[in-house]
Amino acid sequence: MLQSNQFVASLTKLRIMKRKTSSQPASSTPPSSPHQSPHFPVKLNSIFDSKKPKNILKNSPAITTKASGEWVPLSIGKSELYLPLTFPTGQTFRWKETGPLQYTGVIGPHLVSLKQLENGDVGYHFHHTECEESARLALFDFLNLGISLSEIWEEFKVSDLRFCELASYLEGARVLRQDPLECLIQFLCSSNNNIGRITKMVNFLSSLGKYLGNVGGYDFHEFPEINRLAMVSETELREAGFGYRAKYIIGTVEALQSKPSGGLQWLAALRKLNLEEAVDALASLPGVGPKVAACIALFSLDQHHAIPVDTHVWQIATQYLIPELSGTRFTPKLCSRVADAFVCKYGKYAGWAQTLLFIAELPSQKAILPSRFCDAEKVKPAKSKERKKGAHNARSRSNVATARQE
Ligand SMILES: Nc1nc2[nH]c(O)nc2c(=O)[nH]1
Repeated sequence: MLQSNQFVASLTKLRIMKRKTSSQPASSTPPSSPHQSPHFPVKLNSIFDSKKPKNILKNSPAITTKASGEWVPLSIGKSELYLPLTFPTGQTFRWKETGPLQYTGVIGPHLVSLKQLENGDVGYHFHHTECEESARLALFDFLNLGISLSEIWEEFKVSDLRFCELASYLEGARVLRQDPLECLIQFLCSSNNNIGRITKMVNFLSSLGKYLGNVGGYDFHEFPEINRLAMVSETELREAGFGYRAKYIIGTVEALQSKPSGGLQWLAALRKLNLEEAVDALASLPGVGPKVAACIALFSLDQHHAIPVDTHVWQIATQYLIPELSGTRFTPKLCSRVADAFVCKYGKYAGWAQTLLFIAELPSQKAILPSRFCDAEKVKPAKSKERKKGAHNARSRSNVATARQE
């Protein structure tokens, strides 16, 4: 059994390891058929006194034990990780649903499937890796398993009755710890875009990386290195449907290449900064506005109180956190008001609370939640112009992944 201190030490080692290249691509091993997702969802400090949640792997008994089938259990349970609320809900666009309650994706050079097992636990299976031990550590790191979701949520539930009720329907909506480069490029694609197009763009860029294998009819690739991304022209990106985002990808890749320490190192160093510094650094990159920066900070830079704010999050905030601003038109300047309200209410892990509230607003979840949770879309605009905009936003919720203010 891997002890938590060994785990943390190994993770630290792993985080400073350079990306390795791996050899043979995988054939489509596990139990999966081509399976298109029925969910097509989607789409800012001083009050930090809450204690650090426990490492949920501490008592995990089965990390290195093979499951009876081909799934190795993580031994964490649905309340820590529920895959359909974590993977297809706007944090990453690189994972595919490759079977019932099964998602497949690439972490560094490792191709892995995850499956929600019948007992609620999550099992994993590596299709392609050169080193099972680094693959496992990379997986635990990616899943942010050093943080107990249920422990964080217990605190949220005490301070917020509505959160408490929602949590009972949406348990296991975990925040991932993605590779910063992958996260940056994905969220550049996501700005003012819909899921279908974001996924196509992300697939296009991913396909430039080393091929790792096919699972469930989907091809999987390592994410391309910065120098490979730099070989793509703006014209190629435009032809691939990137629109105006093409110049942002090109500009950002160039900016990363020009960093004296190298783009990857520069991005990795953002994990050591405070939130404001990290967001300011990200915002120096072409195409990165406040919402994109907050998404990258939350989903890849350990900035657990980063709050992505768009019109939808504005609606939630004005309804439940800052009712005194209800009916006010949302402007980017108000982002920090919203972020402060979230941090005030939920503390150090406010971004994890925002994630649950964001997911609860996705059409795929609204369809399942009791109707009393559908209130945030009832906009209370003062002027008729506002009203029209509110109606448009509610309609476009299924399409728009990130805010228009970017
Ligand atoms: N948890 C969140 N995920 C997101 N994805 C996306 O595009 N926006 C958001 C967000 O605000 N929160």
